[in-house]
Amino acid sequence: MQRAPGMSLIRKVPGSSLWRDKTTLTRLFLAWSCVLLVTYISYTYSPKYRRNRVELGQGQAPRELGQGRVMVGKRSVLRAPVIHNVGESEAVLSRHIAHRSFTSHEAQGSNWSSGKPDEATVDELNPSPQAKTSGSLLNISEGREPTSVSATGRKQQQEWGARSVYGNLMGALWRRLGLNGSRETRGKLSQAWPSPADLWDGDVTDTLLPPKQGGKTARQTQRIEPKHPAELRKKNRHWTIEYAGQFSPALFSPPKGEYPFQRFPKAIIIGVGKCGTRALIEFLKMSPYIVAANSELHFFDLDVNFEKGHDWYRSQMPLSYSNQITIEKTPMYFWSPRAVEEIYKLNRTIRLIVIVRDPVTRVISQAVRLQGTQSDIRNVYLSRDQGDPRVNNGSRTVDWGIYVKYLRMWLSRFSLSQIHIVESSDLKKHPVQELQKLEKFLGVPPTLTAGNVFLNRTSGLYCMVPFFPPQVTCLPPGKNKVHPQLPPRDQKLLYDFYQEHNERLFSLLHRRFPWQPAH
Ligand SMILES: Nc1ncnc2c1ncn2[C@@H]1O[C@H](COP(=O)(O)OS(=O)(=O)O)[C@@H](OP(=O)(O)O)[C@H]1O
Repeated sequence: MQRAPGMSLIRKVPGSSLWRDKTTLTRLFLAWSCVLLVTYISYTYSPKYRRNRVELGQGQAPRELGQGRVMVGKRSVLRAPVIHNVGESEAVLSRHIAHRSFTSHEAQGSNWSSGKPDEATVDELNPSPQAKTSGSLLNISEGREPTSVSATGRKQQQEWGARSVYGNLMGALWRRLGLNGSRETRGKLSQAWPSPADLWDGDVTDTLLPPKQGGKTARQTQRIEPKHPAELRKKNRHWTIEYAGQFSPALFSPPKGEYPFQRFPKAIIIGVGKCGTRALIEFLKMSPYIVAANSELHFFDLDVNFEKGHDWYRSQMPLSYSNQITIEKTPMYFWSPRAVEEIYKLNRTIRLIVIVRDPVTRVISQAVRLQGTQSDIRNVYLSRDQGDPRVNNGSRTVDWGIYVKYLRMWLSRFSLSQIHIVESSDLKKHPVQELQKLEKFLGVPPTLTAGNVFLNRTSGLYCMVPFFPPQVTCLPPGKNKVHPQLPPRDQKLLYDFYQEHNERLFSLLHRRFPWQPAH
């Protein structure tokens, strides 16, 4: 069609004047894009923002949140040491974490977000008296939004208010457009950075603070070769994380986009030694929601370990996701007054698991391990100083069977509802029922069923059938020693000795156990 001279090249669009001219529309679009781009760059790379921003990364401990901006879920709302508390009544930053300062430089080198940093931080708590009274802390209890902010916190909020609102708006916009920085980075990193299984290697916290390379963090450029699960298994690490991806999604799946890291235990098997603590923890570990330290850590009872500090303690824990709970077992804690105090200081809402056994059988079990022969065994529990033999109540092995005495010590700090008692023969005979009760007590989804145990008719003990790898796994035979037949007189002496203490225990627990001599 011939265009008349002077006719505009722009096609006239009927209706609003804004839409009439395509050029105006293009200009507007370009200008808006520029604004968005500049905003995005300033939002993401602003030195002030980055300096103050601490996101918790894969396996990374919130070493010093006090000066950082903490990501709570998708929001980066507060800059004070905010811990979003899940399950605990208090959320405060411990001195032992704070003393290892986390510089802004380090923070920048690790500013990629774990899926749920708010939950991830929960375990890092150690309410020290100092931390509790310091005015800059914000306590958030379970499921609640921040309600009170200290003077410092408020000032920081004011200072940050505009940025937060603005940041949140922009963040929401970018997310909607699928351009969200951290999510995008997360997506890329999940391909380039090690899978959870790879993290078994070495000290997780340190490997996750890689040196800078050419302005980019090593994290963004370095590729760690995946390791074959068999190779990882050789390292004797717990496989729950290693195989986390192998569980049927109906059974367990790690929270999306989240990377695991080491957390303080949320539950501890504190005892009682020689009552089946190893069997108990091994059974519990079958739940994909429970991860456990591999060995007895003896952190709270032994000076040599306690002096290594809480960082060391946490570094002994396996990696976990926020929907898993970490447990540890050290039977010596049951008899340790310091363990009571220190565990209370670490987490006063921790769950404690105690497995008890007929104290006479327990004493023999320990004596067998100490001495090995029947004649020697008698020296462990009998005193023949004057006249007739009697139970040696000065012996630690004997004393440790007075459960009520030690349980009262724990009850001076913890409530009975925090302590779950398992009776050893119940675990031996009905492991599934006991495990299901424990899953309930620990608040993890019920997954363990009769399919997870297998009766070994030779030993008379149940073995484990984990979900993955689904192989029958039994405890080493050394864990089930044959006890020598006790002379009836010794047996009577021991039962008489413990009877009074057992009765006190039963009335404390409102529960009786069938502990009596075998006929
Ligand atoms: N499934 C199951 N249920 C309950 N008890 C079991 C189970 N398997 C082993 N055992 C018995 O546990 C005893 C060892 O206890 P611990 O594992 O607590 O010992 S230790 O304190 O860790 O050394 C040890 O007792 P003794 O054989 O009498 O020494 C085991 O027989």
